[in-house]
This record gives sequence, C-alpha cells and structure tokens, in this order.
Amino acid sequence: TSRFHVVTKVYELAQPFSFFLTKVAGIADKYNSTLALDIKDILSADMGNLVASCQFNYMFDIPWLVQQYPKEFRSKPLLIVHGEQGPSKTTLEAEAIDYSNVRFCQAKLEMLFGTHHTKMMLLQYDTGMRVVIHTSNLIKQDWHQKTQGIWISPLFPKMAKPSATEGDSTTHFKRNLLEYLSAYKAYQLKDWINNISEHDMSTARVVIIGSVPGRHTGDQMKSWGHMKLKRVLQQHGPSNGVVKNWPVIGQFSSIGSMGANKEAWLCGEWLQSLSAATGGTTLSSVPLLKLVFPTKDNVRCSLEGFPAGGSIPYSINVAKKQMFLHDFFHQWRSEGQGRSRAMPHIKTYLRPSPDNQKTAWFLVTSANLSKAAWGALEKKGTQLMIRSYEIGVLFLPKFFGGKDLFDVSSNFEMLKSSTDVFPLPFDLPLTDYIKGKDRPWMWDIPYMDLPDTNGNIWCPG
Ligand SMILES: O=C(O)c1cnc2c(S(=O)(=O)O)cccc2c1O
Repeated sequence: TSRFHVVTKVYELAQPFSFFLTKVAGIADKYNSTLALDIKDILSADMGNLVASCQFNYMFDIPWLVQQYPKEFRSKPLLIVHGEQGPSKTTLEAEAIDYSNVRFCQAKLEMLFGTHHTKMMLLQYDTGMRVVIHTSNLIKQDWHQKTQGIWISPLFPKMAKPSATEGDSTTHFKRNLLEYLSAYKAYQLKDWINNISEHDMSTARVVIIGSVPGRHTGDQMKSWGHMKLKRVLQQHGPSNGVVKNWPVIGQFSSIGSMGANKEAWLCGEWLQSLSAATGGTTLSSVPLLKLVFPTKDNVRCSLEGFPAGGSIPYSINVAKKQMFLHDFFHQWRSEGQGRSRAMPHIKTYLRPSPDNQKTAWFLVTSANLSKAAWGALEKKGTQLMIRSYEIGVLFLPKFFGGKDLFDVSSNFEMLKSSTDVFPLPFDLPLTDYIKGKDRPWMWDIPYMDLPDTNGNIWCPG
C-alpha cells in the first residue's frame, strides 16, 4: 500500500485521541502500523497540500529536515524557531545557506540555563492548517529507534472572517496557542499569529500546557507550567473523591536539580499541582508519586545500545545530590507497544487508577522533570519562575465525550481493536528497579563491565 493510504488509515483509526508514537526501526511491523507515524507521514501530501510550515524545536539537521518533506514541498517557506545564541546560531543559519526558503526566528532566552525545548509544527495547506505537538528533535536519530510522542490536530479550516476570538474550542486551544506564540514577542512569528487567527480551531479537544521563560505573576502565574496544569485540573479534572488514592506517574528522559529533599519542590510544589482535582484536594492525602526513568541496563540492552543514553542527559553530579529521587524510579518497559528496547525521549504524565485500567487524564509534553521546565514558585508563591520554552497537550475525558475517565492500555492487540482506549506508551503496572542491582542511567560515567547491544562499552568524556 502506498504511504498515503497508510497515513489515511492511521489517521482515521487513531481517532479520537490522535496521539501517536513514532515508528521504530527493527521491531515487528505490527507495532509500527496503526498507531505509529514517521516524520514523512506527518509531512506527506496526504495530510494536506503544504503551502508553508513552521518548525519549533531544540536540535535541527536542516538538510535532513528538508529531505523529510515530499519533494514537491521542499521549496515552500519554512520558518525555524530555535533557541541558539552566538556561534551556534551562526552555525545553524549556515546549515541553511543553500535553502533560500528557510528563515530563522531566535527565541529569546533571557533566563540563565533556559532552553527552547518546544517541539511543534505549524503546517499551512491550501485548504486550512494543522498543528502538531510532539517530542522529537529534528535530527535523524530522534526518529529512528526511540519512543517519542506525537499529537496531530484535525485539519483546521480557514474562516470567512479572521478573528482572534472566534473559532475557538471548548478547551481554549486557539486562545492558548496565540498566547503562547505572542509570548515570544518575535516579529518573525507575526504572520503565523495572523494566520492562526484566520482559522477555525473549534474541533481541538486537547488543552495546551505551555511554558515560557519569565517570572510570571497575577493571572499570568496560572497561564504556564505546573500552575496552568493545576488550574485546568481544578476546573476540568477528576473529582477529588474519585482520585484521592490514585498515584501520579511522571515519565521523562532528563532530570533537573530537585533540591535537598522531596519536600523542597517535587512533592511540596510540583506534585501538589499534578494531583489537583475538582472539589479541592484534601491536604491530608499526599498522593503516591511514581516516576519512570530508564536504568543503566535498560539503556545497555536497548536497540541503540549505550548511545541511546546520549539523549538521556542525567549527570552524576546532579544525581548524587538527590538520591531520595531514585526511590521513586521505575524501569522503562513497553512490551505491549513492542518498545521496551526503544528508549524513551517522550515525556508523559498521568493519573492512573490503582487497578491500571483507567486514567483521569494524560499529558504528553516536551517538559522533563525540572524546575526550569515546569516553573518554581517564588516570593511566597506570588510568582512562578520558568526558564525554558515547553509545550504539551493535556487529554481530559470531559472533552472526549463527556466521560469521567479514559480506559487505558499499552497492549497493541487491545489498542488495534478498540478506538476509545487511550494508547499508553509504556506498560502498567510499572516495573520496579531491581534492589541492589539497578541504577538510574547517568550519561557522564563509564560502563565497562557488560557490553551493550552492539558489543560496545561506554566511556564518556
Ligand atoms: O530534546 C531536547 O530538548 C533535548 C535537550 N537537551 C538535551 C541535552 S542537554 O542540552 O541537556 O545536554 C543532551 C542530549 C539530548 C538533549 C535533548 O534531546
């Protein structure tokens, strides 16, 4: 079957969530069919006749990226939104010297240690536009043998009369997207901002959870990062009575410094937001927190071998200051999706039921477990300090048929046959670290005792 039919089939079948994983080279075909996409599927003419596109990301290989577009689209205007500064900005721009259709927009990074993590595509067709929010860098290796997440919007048709306020969804998708783009204060985004206001985005069912650098106060404090997620969960989330004994799961591929103990930020601030619910959260029950982060052996035995760890940048200098964090860790395991050996670069957060059959919500985002991404409260909780640009989409049952909960599964057979089970990227129940054996993957120490999948050892530095 031609790529086009596959994409059409994939797109129709995966409704209503439109949440995909990336295709993985080297696993059985059945795990790469209905719920998996490659970048070429996203950019294919079957999704629309491209007129122009805008690619937000952290890492770019411009020549490789241009090649991922169908050849008839490779000379369409392409705006690259990045966070490079100084020499690395010059290097990036030099990569595009042969592509007169490529333009650049440098995202302001005025907060120290901030990065432009956001991974988003704005795709303008002759018949409307699509928004894609995902977790992969625009380099070949991020689309080869990792587990990555993709949300693709419906086709948003053009409106007769442009309007920044009309044509929005019940989840305020259009307003939140315009707020996010306006926060760059970049003249290169003006045309895309106008373009978006000309489209009807009322069919969007996800809620945007974005982060932009700054010290956000007043209403802005609840527009970004974990405070946005908290407000949305308090307004549209599960009722506290249902979820009060349910765990929160965080799954990510990098970790910032959490401070001296779990009360400092992780459980005292961040978890308070992720465990928010309607009807207020009874302070007594601090919810169970479970984290998913690959072990050294998960990486060693992965399809890529130790080099997979080059995209899992957990430093021993950060790890040794927060050993408390590792008590929350569980292995990366995705037997149901055939991706136990496709290391995670996806970042996901959810509130699953104790019996692992349901979740109250699901978030896929660029945000790792760090204060830089989610924000840290300052000045007695009157301002939220965020260092980086991030974006993710939140799936709430309320906006998918008015249900209370999603059925969930990572089992491919189950997912293939039923379209209203939410496709989890990894298996529940989670798999513990083996006591006394497993250690979290750290990318800047050597591993020379056992060979990886390719028979190699790991000697960084
Ligand atoms: O996808 C991203 O946004 C992202 C950001 N940073 C990374 C780093 S590092 O900048 O933290 O050293 C090292 C390796 C992979 C990274 C990555 O994949």
